[in-house]
Amino acid sequence: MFPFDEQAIGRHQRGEQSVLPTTHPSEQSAGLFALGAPVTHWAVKATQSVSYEIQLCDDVFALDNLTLLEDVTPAGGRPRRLLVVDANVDRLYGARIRAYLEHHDVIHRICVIDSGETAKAMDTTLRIIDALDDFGIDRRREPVIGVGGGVLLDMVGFACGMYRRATPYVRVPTTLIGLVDAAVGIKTGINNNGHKNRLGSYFAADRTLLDRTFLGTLPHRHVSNGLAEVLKIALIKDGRLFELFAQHAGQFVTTRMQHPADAATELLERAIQGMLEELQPNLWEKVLERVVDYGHTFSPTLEMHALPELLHGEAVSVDMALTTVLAERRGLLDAGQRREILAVMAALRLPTWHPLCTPDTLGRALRDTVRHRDGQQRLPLPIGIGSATFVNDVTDAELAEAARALAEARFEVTR
Ligand SMILES: NC(=O)c1ccc[n+]([C@@H]2O[C@H](COP(=O)([O-])OP(=O)(O)OC[C@H]3O[C@@H](n4cnc5c(N)ncnc54)[C@H](O)[C@@H]3O)[C@@H](O)[C@H]2O)c1
Ligand SMILES: O=C(CO)[C@@H](O)[C@H](O)[C@H](O)[C@H](O)COP(=O)(O)O
Ligand SMILES: [Zn+2]
Repeated sequence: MFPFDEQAIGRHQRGEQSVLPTTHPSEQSAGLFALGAPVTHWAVKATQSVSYEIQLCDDVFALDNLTLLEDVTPAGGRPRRLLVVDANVDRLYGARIRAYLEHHDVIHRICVIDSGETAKAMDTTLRIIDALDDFGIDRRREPVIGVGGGVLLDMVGFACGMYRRATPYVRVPTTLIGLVDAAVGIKTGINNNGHKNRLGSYFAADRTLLDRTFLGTLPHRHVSNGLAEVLKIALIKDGRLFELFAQHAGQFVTTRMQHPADAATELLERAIQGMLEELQPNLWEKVLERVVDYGHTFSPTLEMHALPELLHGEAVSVDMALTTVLAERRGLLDAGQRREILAVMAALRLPTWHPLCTPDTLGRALRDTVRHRDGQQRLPLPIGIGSATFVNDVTDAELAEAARALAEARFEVTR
């Protein structure tokens, strides 16, 4: 006779998840077992919902801006917060951040970490975890606040996802890649053994506050770097976004997305909207045909092999230039469109070629990506400008031909 758990009945009656012995077939669902019958297996099925907010919030550390502290529970006494802040951001904004926290009487500690792709590793992540230990964070009511670019936010998310198996965190992205991509989804991660984002998790931040004022100090190269991820969205799903690039690419970079103001705002909103349209229905990447993988077939290997020379968005740009030529040679877009795309990349001061684009490296990159995509290439290619298809039959010879054609076109741009 199987032991009967009275508490389980109570939990079940209260609608809590539990696996119950059932006495009537109608109550039996997959995996539950009838009383008395021999038990050979259980199949547990539970769903977890994820919801998080992303909101524009300019000047987040202005003394009169309470958005960041909205999650403070008054009953909890003086709020406590651990902040993890990018070293360059701390140099530029640290005094302001500290003044804000002191003004609002927040007990706080600031863990300052170097970012940049070479710092995106387990040792830096473990430093964040040490800071969580030292601060003595409460498990649920003291969300960690990450302030930095995509590297920092990927590590903060990874650390918080591991700490006590899930410690809430809030993201304040300070780079363009952070604003339009890294702080929009739920992926976290670090590089490991020379592989890009090889260790990571799907762990949503509670909130993301998008403060465009941080772009005012972002080096132009990093503005271009972020615009590569926006160009990705334009090429695979948003022709209007591409029009904005065709009209204003150079100005977006030189003014750090300040001018033309309306076009810059439209671009940011369309980029985030486009990303979320793709991410929300497939947040855990159950389906591996992902148009937002565009530009990320060869770039992970290129980025890691060129480290630290190629920024993430720059490697994505080289990947998109190569696959644009590949698409043209397959008749998916015409020579005029290829010229337009590569001209926008040049106007954005993005590379469209790298010496690492050799048949050997590209072949190796593709094979690693095939493993990442569970055995198939699932390679997004643009159809014209603004939509995409997936292919699984790119050969090494075709790759070599496309790379040769791109190299000959001398689209390399010197910054
Ligand atoms: N999780 C995701 O879904 C996702 C999506 C896209 C990209 N990413 C990751 O994002 C990373 C790239 O992000 P990134 O380009 O922001 O890198 P980053 O975090 O290294 O920041 C770039 C540089 O800008 C500096 N910086 C940051 N904010 C600044 C500011 N306001 N003013 C002046 N300098 C500032 C940083 O110190 C750093 O030197 C890659 O590792 C990529 O894998 C993740
Ligand atoms: O770089 C990232 C995510 O890391 C995004 O810009 C990109 O659109 C996609 O998420 C790609 O799938 C690359 O993601 P990843 O699996 O390499 O982390
Ligand atoms: Zn990316």
